[in-house]
Amino acid sequence: MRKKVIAGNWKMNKVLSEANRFVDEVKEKVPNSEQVEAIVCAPFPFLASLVEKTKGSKLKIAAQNMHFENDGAFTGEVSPVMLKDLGVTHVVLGHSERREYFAETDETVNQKTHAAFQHGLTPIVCVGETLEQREANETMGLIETQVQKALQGLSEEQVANTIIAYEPIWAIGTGKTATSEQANEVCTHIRNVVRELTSEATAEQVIIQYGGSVKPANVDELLAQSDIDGALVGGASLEVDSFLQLVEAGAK
Ligand SMILES: O=C[C@H](O)COP(=O)(O)O
Repeated sequence: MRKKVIAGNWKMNKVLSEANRFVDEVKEKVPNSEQVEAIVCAPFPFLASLVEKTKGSKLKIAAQNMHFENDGAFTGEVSPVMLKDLGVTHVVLGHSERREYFAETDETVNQKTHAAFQHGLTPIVCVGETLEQREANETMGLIETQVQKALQGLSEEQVANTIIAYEPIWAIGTGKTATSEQANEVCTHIRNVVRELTSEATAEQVIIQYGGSVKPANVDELLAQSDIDGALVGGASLEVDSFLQLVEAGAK
């Protein structure tokens, strides 16, 4: 059985003292279960401190983005080498906010996914459609293209170790969750795309998260779906109690 992966994406929120307090509290309470993995995706300035605080605990620390080059003249950017050196374990790539506001493309997401594996970081690759695309019946084709392009050129083992997050853009931060059936339908499609690209065994192994207004009230139903292996959570990951409730739901 696949484990559940609950990742809290803080986006551009909190200051260092709040981040430290959150992690001090949460790290003691993450269930000691092989069934669930808990990750906090924090802004760059907090990463060193949070990694230090979580050493020896079950809570993992992720970055929310990175450049694909190891180093060089890229003012304002952060490299995979830097993240790995800090002890970060995961990195979110291609979040729809990065695609919309920072010109992230399927090609750069693919370059970053390769760079993550080269440096031993686990990528959490985000895909998802807009409301207009859903209403025009383009969801399945678009998701297929995004997944294929993100995974292009990866080895089968790397694909198996990629976390794919399905986040319908119309459900992010809007309070409009996709129904669990809608979410699962797309997650099943993603697993089928992975199966076509690789093999049955890899498709069965790959972790597929749902993201978009996940909260304690709807997480159980979402996680009960056949192809939803966790959640990428924005708003409800900012408070200790709700984040822990989500992680506990993953351990059930
Ligand atoms: O990365 C997380 C997603 O964008 C979901 O955000 P949300 O839970 O606030 O809707």
